[in-house]
Amino acid sequence: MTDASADPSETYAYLGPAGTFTEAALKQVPEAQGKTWLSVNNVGEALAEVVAGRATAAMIAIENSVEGGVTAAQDALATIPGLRIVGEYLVKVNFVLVAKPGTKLDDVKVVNAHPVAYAQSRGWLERNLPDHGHIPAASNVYAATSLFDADSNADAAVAPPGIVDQLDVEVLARDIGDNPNAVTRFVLVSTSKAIPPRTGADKTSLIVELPDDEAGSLLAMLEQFSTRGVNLSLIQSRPIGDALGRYRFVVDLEGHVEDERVADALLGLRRFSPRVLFLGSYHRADHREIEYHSKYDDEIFIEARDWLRGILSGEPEA
Ligand SMILES: O=C(O)C(=O)C[C@]1(C(=O)O)C=C[C@@H](O)C=C1
Repeated sequence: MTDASADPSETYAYLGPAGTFTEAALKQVPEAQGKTWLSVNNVGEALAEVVAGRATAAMIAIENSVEGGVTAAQDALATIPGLRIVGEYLVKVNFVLVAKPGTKLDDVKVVNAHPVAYAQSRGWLERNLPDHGHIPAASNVYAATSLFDADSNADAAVAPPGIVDQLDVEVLARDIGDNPNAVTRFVLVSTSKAIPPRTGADKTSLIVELPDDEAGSLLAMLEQFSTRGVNLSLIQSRPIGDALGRYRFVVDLEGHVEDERVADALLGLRRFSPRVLFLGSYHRADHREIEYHSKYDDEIFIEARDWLRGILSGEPEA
């Protein structure tokens, strides 16, 4: 769904419709409040709006504490050129099973659910509805709204608890998520090359490809981080897609590209990797200050560089 009248400098695309967890993430972005919000049907559409310049930024789910990386989002960021992550947001997720009024749990044979939501409530569904079928939905809210479609084959939907304020549905079961502490991580994506300022509580996202058929190249990649005291918060392999056995790595690391230890690790990576895609440095949603050993302080890297510069320029050694 696109709104041709939306002002491009003021538009934020998100997986809708209103009531999704993605919308809850967008509510956390101060600069998006009072602007045009564009509800779209999937991550690809949200990013396409940004690339085409019809949206300033898109909010997309990127990782879930139960299900792991949202692969559609990771693959889109790896393949669509020119995108940058400019912010990170966390939303606690939990789910209810809803149906049209009058439906009993025993009547439920087919369940509508977004694939990521389905994966997070699979345990409950298998225990309580062992024979159910699953119809994938574009979002958690669409899962519930489509129960009312004339051609719908589903009897119930997995949806956010707030759905009861939007639709005339009955809650058949609450808290059906398999993990009561489930959290989804969202990122705000734009084409702006301006890197958000370093705060000391930052994260950097990369896509890294490794040289073909070279023993130890994965270890060599990890060494770039470990020898500079850079901690990784996510590493996931994704197929490049052009041939069997070819993978790229999605990497999130603790720190900002302006941190000397991070910049040095990126230079190390760039020297041996055929492709390093910088997806952005941005403030961590949990605001946690990055801890690292003082031997990786900026000053240590700067002193070492000055020392070498001195040698090259013929200065007497101290
Ligand atoms: O934003 C929503 O409500 C969605 O339907 C999307 C989405 C996702 O893509 O991961 C968001 C959070 C939940 O983890 C499950 C689904």
